[in-house]
Amino acid sequence: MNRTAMRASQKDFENAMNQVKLLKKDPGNEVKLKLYSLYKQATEGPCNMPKPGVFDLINKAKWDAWNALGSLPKETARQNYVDLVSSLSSSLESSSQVEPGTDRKSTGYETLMVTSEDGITKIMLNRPTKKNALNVEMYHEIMHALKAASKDDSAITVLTGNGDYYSSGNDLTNFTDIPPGGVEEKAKNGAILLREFVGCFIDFPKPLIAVVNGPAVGISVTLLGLFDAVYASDRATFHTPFSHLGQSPEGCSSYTFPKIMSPAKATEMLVFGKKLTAGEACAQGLVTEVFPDSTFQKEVWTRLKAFAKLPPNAMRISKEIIRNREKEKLHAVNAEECSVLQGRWLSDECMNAVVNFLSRKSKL
Ligand SMILES: CCCCCCCCCC/C=C/CC(=O)SCCNC(=O)CCNC(=O)[C@H](O)C(C)(C)COP(=O)(O)OP(=O)(O)OC[C@H]1O[C@@H](n2cnc3c(N)ncnc32)[C@H](O)[C@@H]1OP(=O)(O)O
Repeated sequence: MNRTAMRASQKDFENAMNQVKLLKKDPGNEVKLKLYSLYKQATEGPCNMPKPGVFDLINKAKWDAWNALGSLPKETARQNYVDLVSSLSSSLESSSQVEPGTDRKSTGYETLMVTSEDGITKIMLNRPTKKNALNVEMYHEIMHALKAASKDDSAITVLTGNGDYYSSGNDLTNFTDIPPGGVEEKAKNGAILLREFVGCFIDFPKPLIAVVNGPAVGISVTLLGLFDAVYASDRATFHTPFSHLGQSPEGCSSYTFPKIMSPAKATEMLVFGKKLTAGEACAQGLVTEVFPDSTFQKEVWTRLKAFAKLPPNAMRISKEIIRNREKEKLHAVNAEECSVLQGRWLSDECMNAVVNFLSRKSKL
């Protein structure tokens, strides 16, 4: 259908806005700026904001994009927005048709390396230059990889990191690109994403093992409470600087950590941000076993290959009986943590901490 000859109605416009939220793949900053500027032009007309300062990079880019639309009529902007979303949806749909459903191969991922051999599906976080920080795309890809692994013919699934870090946790630049609906909408969408993401770990049906190759921060630590075994290099450290970031615990850690390590030890980690060595984390029960870094990969993979030869159905059923009676509780905890965190993301404490990190004033 040639849409340029048509006029997009308010309903078309609202549908397009909803479609944008459902896009599975990040369309990239350039497209997002275009969407932002067309949205603003369609709803408010020509740019009416004072020009931001040169150091306010994100708002300056947004202002430039909106201002560049000059006196484009609101109706035309609305139509262009609808057309852009429609082209975006179909191009992203057709790319997912190339590698449909759960058959996605390792090469189909931008942020992961996924391989399956010797009865083991290995999901490797693959943003080593960013210390394997989890950006929005990586959250989606991990969910996709877990869903595929739950149905493939491997016996066990392993999560590990590429490079010197296991993961530095949530990518703090996730906070920077604000949608047309503002920070409230961003926080709401973040909470929906987080809930779905953690839910995939709660529901994962096969033995799930973490191979912690180096330091782990934030959500990459809290999730460990949902794994069936955690093997760590003696180079690894475990750190959840939530209070430093004005945030609160996630990954069901407000429930699993006090059970695993006692309420007081959980408080030291989750409230005071105490960093544990691998040995300490093992003594607290968060880590199953620690290996010298020099022999870590060899020893762990030898052990995992032996585990993967065990009868898969027996392992699945045994996991079920160990974990299932907690599942409902874990989903309720997850929902509550996400809702609390949604509020925290809007707090000055959180915003200031993120700005400090991004402007290179602090590391955690
Ligand atoms: C409302 C929005 C919601 C969005 C959706 C989110 C949904 C889920 C949220 C779940 C919440 C989880 C909470 C957490 O995970 S809290 C933990 C967050 N992580 C951190 O605070 C760590 C920050 N990073 C650091 O402190 C340091 O980088 C480091 C890990 C100690 C490593 O220091 P080092 O000196 O060795 O290395 P660099 O700092 O030079 O790092 C190399 C480059 O990598 C970038 N980097 C590293 N970690 C992150 C990160 N977490 N976020 C963004 N970027 C990161 C770093 O900036 C360097 O980049 P550069 O080379 O471009 O400068």
